[in-house]
Amino acid sequence: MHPPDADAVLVRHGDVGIKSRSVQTRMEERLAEDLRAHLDARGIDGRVAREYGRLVIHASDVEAATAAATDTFGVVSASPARVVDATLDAITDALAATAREHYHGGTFGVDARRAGEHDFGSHDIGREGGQAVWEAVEDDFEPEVDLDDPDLTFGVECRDARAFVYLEERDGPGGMPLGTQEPLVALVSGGIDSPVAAWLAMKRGAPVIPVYLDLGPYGGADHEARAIETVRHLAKWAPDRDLDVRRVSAGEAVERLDAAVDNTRMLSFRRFMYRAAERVADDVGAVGVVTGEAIGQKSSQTTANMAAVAGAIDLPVHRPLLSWDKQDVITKARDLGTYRDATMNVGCDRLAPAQPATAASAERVVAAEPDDLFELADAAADARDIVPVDPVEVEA
Ligand SMILES: Nc1ncnc2c1ncn2[C@@H]1O[C@H](COP(=O)(O)OP(=O)(O)OP(=O)(O)O)[C@@H](O)[C@H]1O
Repeated sequence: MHPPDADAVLVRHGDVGIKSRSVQTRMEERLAEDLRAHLDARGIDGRVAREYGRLVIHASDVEAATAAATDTFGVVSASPARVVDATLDAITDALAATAREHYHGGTFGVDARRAGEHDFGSHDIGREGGQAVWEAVEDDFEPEVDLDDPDLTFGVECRDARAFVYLEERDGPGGMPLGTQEPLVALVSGGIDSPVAAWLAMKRGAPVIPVYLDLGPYGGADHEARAIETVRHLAKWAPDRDLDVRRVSAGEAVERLDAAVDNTRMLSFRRFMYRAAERVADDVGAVGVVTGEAIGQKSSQTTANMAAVAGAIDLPVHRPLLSWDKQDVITKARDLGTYRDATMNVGCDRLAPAQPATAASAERVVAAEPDDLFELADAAADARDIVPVDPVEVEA
């Protein structure tokens, strides 16, 4: 829903606003670039400008441009809006026209904000704007004002020489503009958690380079296909980024671990995985590794076992889902479109020993594993190939 003759999208950010002025400017420029990339990827004609202390997209298809904005990291909300001169006459005219088109009875309110030099205040906008709405519809309806919880809210944001009139504030993902952090390698399996973890890292501004470990006979085509499919959904959020999957063959390592290591096998596999990820990270200039691990989710993810594999690599391992409950991860995965039937017994589950250790020590893990585990990981990482990933189509 938008005012007649809407020609812009008012974009609001959140955490960027608490930075110092110079950092904020740099991040807003980044956000503007990201918005342009989303518009381009969807073939939307629009011009992104930093003006009047806000980011504004000037576009004729404001619905499509708003949808692009609310899929952009760093955006807290976006409103398809009509831009008018910052005068009470222009604002009330736009409100009256909007009311004639969109008010169909019920309660209404005018929510006005103002920044800059004007000879009126936000209260004046509220009062005169409310009056204009009332007069525009009173012949056909019995309008009622409710400022606390109206059925229809007329938003006005008056900033310096321009005012934006709108009806909706649509939620974006929040977070920070993508590219305001150094990149991370994301270990993405065919499971539920890792795509959500990767998305959360992206949401905080870190581009990710997806790494998938092909587990050979322990994985299978369906496992890999699922991993690639989830990355296609992530790619939608990062249109100007390389999200091609770096595929590392781990079949040989997995077979050797299966044959040689008993109840600390999964922990040695973790160490192998981290090491391979670190090797890729060093190559692509990433500064950390993201996983979908959460405390207690599996025996390999007890706090004790996380301690046992800590220090396996020099780079930090980021676990955005550390404290999340499974149901919350599933809800988020459904939201992102990355949720798939996870009842399939694939991947690491096939490698797990019957009695996995739940509180191993680092020494015990290292003592039980092949001496050349890290050389194997390095060689596998160096021999990786690339699976090209096309972003999923965005629904119009
Ligand atoms: N085959 C793999 N390729 C890449 N990363 C993997 C792979 N298997 C596991 N991981 C990483 O290790 C984390 C924990 O492993 P776990 O065994 O819990 O994964 P999963 O249950 O198969 O998948 P998910 O955690 O995505 O639901 C994953 O979240 C992922 O980051």
